Amino acid sequence: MLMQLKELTPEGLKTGHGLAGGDAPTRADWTIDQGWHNYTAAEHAVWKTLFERQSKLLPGRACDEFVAGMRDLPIGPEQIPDFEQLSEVLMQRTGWQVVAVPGLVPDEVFFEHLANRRFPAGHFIRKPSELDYLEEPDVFHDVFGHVPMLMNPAIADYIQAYGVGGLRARKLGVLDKLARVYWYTVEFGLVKQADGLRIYGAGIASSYTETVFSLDDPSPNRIGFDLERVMRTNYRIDDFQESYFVIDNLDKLLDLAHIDFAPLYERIAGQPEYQPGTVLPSDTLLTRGTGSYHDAKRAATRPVTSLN
Ligand SMILES: C[C@H](O)[C@H](O)[C@H]1CNc2nc(N)[nH]c(=O)c2N1
Ligand SMILES: N[C@@H](Cc1ccccc1)C(=O)O
Ligand SMILES: [Fe+2]
Repeated sequence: MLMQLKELTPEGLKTGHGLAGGDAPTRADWTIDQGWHNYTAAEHAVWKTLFERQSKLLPGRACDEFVAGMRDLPIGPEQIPDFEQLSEVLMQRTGWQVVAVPGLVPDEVFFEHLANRRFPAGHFIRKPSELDYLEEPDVFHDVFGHVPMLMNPAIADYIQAYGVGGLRARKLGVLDKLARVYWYTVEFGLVKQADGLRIYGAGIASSYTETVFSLDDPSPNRIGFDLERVMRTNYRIDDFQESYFVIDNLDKLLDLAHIDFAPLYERIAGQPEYQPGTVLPSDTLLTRGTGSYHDAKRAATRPVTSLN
């Protein structure tokens, strides 16, 4: 999703967007009013551009559950969705709500929301000049990418359990390990379907270029999901992923939610981490990537040395 994470300071927020996001949070849980009536025609137009581009691409590429979730929600091309209307439908289906936040919120605030089945969504939308660039999650990523999946009972329970697990992992000092599981599932996960690989990760589903790259490009590895392996694998926040991890079906996520991670955290403590593009002999490979995309980038940024 080409996201460059900003530092979480009240100063950072002041440089933020729109009306409601202009000041440091006043509520302890960092929520703000969505301020739906304050969106300008230009902002709705950015939503429309992104929405139309993405909804043409996703049938046959996003998993069936994503497409069904989108169909049943009050989300369309014409307007940035109203979080209250989304929450009404979500609440009936899976007991989730969407709440507005100014952008990235501190980990414990994020986890506390998820543990209570509230999904914090950025209220602002990216600039028209930066359609494929995100400094922090905006309303298109959070709503278009995540909310359809929250209509699915397995994902709904999984993300709540992740919130509970996040609060616990923070206390144990192992948040980096847990965050990789979220990254390689909720954000960048692929799932097998009868007719081939499909997208369920929101970071892919909200990105035009990564939708194509993750499924069709020869460059990335596509590897069967293995929990311990993923917990040890670094990820990229600034470019397409070098490896995607594939689950057999969405219910497999529920197994993960029920596994006690504490013994795993202990077992992998001090063991080496894997780089994003590494392939291990123990991996179940669906595709061995050529690595060409990231290799070309690395070559382009390498300093030119002498000719010998
Ligand atoms: C580890 C954790 O999942 C991650 O860093 C959190 C932090 N705060 C966030 N805040 C928002 N609004 N959205 C997010 O996805 C996250 N992610
Ligand atoms: N089951 C994990 C928490 C978790 C839930 C869902 C997703 C990822 C992790 C634990 O014991 O900490
Ligand atoms: Fe996200």
